[in-house]
Amino acid sequence: MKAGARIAITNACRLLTAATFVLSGFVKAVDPLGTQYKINDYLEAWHLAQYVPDILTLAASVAMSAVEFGIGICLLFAIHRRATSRLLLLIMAVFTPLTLWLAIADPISDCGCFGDAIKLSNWETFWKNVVLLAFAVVLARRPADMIRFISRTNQWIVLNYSALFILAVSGYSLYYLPQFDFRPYHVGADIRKGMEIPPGAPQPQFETTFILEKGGQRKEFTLDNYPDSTWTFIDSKTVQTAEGYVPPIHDFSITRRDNSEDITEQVLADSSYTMLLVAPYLELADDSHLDLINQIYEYATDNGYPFYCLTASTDRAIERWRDMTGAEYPFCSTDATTLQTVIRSNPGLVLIKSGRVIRKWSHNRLPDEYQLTDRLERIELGRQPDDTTASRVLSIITWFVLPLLLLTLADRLWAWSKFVRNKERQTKIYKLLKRKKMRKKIVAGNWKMNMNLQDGIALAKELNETLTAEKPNCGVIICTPFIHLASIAQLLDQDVIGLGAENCADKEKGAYTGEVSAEMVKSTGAQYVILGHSERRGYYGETPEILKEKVLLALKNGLKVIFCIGESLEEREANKQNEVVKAELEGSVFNLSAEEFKNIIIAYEPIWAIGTGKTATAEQAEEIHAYIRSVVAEHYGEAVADDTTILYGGSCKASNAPELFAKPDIDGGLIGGASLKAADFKGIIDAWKK
Ligand SMILES: O=C[C@H](O)COP(=O)(O)O
Repeated sequence: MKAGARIAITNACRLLTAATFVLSGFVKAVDPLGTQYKINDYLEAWHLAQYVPDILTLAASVAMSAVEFGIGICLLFAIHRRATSRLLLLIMAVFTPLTLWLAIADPISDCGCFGDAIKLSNWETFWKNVVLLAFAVVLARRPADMIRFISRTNQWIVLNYSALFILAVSGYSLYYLPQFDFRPYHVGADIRKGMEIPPGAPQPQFETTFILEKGGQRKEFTLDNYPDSTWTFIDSKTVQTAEGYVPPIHDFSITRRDNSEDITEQVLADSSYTMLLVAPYLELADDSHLDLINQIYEYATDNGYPFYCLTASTDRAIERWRDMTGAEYPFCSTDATTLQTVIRSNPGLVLIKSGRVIRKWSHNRLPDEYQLTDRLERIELGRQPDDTTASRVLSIITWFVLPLLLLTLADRLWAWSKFVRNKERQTKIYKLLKRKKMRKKIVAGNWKMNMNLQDGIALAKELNETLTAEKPNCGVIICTPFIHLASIAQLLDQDVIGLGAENCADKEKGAYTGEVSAEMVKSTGAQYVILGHSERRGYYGETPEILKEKVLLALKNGLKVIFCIGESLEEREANKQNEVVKAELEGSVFNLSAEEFKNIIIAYEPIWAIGTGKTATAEQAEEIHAYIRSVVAEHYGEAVADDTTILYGGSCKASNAPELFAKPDIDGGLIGGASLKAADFKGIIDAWKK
């Protein structure tokens, strides 16, 4: 299968599963008590109900909705893709066989996976789970194909916000009432209509079988083939062959406890208001608002509104309630499950008029004297509340969907700009590295005033042997005192190791006692000369003008120049390093033509790092190398700048060379102390192999 199709299928599975889990988690969170009742149904089916306390089943209900919602959100945003898909597979692997058992054994009629919002039969639930299991297998096989809607750094915001949201939904529903009421007793519902069986609705079908006997032989008959009177009737069996239409409300009845009168019709037909205090089990009812309940009863009596307490409690429990609360209102019997369906609060108050549910209040939000200021006909409480389902959906969108949507948009924008920035950076680095690849890389040693002739020759020999045996990945130069040059030139393989002097005179020839001219250097067999070293500038007063002359003479005599520049510590501290190096270049080499300049190798050596053990960091060095190259580019153009080798010098060692040389504008090093031992010098040369 093509990658595109595979990714599309994985993401379709992921989004469908996410939608299912978000919906099932949300509808459960909206009605934690309903989910708890369903858990109790399961426990009863398994004969375990008496072992599990209510608080545990309630906690399980809240946890279950949060986990389902969380998995849905994780799938939706592709958060922790591997872990989420594995957890999903585990859940589906457990629940699919469980729902198969439910479908076959049928211990309860509705599994409750979507609360009261969507009712599925047990077989429908099983097939739904088979599909989800198949999706879970797809996701677990290819979790990385799920496209992220949020970057990893911001996933925690989505997770925590979603967790807070879903727990807040559960908390609100428990404390007050479910924000969305999917039951047949919702506000606005006409109870009598809910009880109606529409004309033509299917009736339940029964079949009766008769067992009769004749001459010692027993046989079964139906009404269709009922035999003559010679047969003797023995027994009959009646079985239901088809279910009839069951109205949404089929077990609502109100029977007075005092006289056993069924007042259902009377209550539902009353065109005025009736207040129903609903308390499925008075022994379990919350008793923190008893005074308020009595006040509401007084209000009802004063205004002529019937007030009943509907309960499934025993007479004893009713008596206890009366004693405890001083209740004077009449008590009526109604089925406990029905009462739990009417309102998710024990006790809760329901206001009905002409059989229609006008309002519902949990015991935590009962109306008080400040609200019940007049007859219900004249105050807002007597009308259905204005907040519609649409307005409640809107508030969910405002508080949950919108913030996450904005976060996702901001995150995607940020990720996109980061991607673009990275791409630009990578392109820049790639270009720099490509250019660097084409430049000559050099490691040059500057022996300074070290080594007598014999030691110098020995070192040069050792280096020559080592580097001819194992070819270096860069150009290698050793710059020695004048006295070594001629001898070393003889023994070096100059295809592998170049030879250079550390200085030359600023005069061509003549009566300059003690000086060595560029021509003399060249005549030894050397090809390079170091000029402008900070030690020459500092100790021997070499000015830019003198250096300019030396450079010209060196080039004239066919020598390549390693031209040193670099700032002092004070200049670095004053942030003048760029100014200093630019002035040094302008003062001594920028007078050259572009063609001549090709024979210049620049060595940047911060004076504060020379022989001090203090190296410039790779970043510091790269920054100024890039600047030097830009200055060369300004003067000679990009092409010349790209070809100019710029070395770093100053406490460069085998340990820091790889990091320095990895920078795009650092093309090697000019090495002092570490060039005096073959192994140390080789260690730096080998940095180009890393
Ligand atoms: O020419 C070489 C530089 O002065 C660096 O010397 P160094 O490596 O001993 O710090």
